[in-house]
Amino acid sequence: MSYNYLKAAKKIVCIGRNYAAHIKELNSATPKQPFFFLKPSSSIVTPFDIRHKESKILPEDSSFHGLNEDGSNPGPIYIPKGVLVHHEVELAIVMDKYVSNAQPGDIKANDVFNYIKGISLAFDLTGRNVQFEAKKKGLPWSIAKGFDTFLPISHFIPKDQLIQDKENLQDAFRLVCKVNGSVRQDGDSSLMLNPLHKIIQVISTMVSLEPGDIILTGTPEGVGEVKIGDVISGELFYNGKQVVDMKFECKERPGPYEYRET
Ligand SMILES: O=C([O-])CC(=O)C(=O)O
Ligand SMILES: [Mg+2]
Repeated sequence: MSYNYLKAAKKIVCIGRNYAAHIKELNSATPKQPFFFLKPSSSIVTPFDIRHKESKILPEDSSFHGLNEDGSNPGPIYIPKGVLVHHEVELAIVMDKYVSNAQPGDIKANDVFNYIKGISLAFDLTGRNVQFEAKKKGLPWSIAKGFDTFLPISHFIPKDQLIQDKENLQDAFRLVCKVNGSVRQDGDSSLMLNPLHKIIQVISTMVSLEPGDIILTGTPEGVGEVKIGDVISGELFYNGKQVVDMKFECKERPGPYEYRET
């Protein structure tokens, strides 16, 4: 189980509103063009895995102290005081190629395999009340999406493990999120409104993609709250076979922050 890939991510680009049923459940509008936002690499947290017991655990003050030498950053999810934290389980793709200004049609669906190093599973944790206020007032989403530990992410799955379906990666994945053992989200990557090849092409027309960059591809329906004391798990299936099963505990974020209206 390797987390080394996380050290190479110069940016983490997240697509919003990429599944119709999720757009509906939040009463959002379907974007006319794909839109995205960024998450800071300091929001990365990795599952606590006994195979990584040599690694340091996130310090109790919850600020980010950098990734371990092996790329991991095992620890709990920290819920900031007064923040309604929603889980959003998402397929993450990891870029292998530099891509800039790709034209529509330059990247075909069956090219995706050639553009990526591999994949992983992530949660795009969201302070929904913080985001709601930002949407209403036209403020950025950076805080809502970027608190420390708001990017729980799995080990890396290199693309040589995806060879069986390399012509059609789009339909090969199923994502599941459970909270305290109950299924909250269960969606197929085939339901994305903007498919993987279009996501790469469109982002590259505005922001150049570099090897190692991570793209989160949007969440299927079923988002909901995670609270202090909850255990959240994310599972990823490739052609029906489980390739990720990760768990995180939720704790209160220590420190002075408490959500207040801007
Ligand atoms: O916060 C949102 O609803 C937008 C988003 O990240 C997603 O659709 O995955
Ligand atoms: Mg999301």
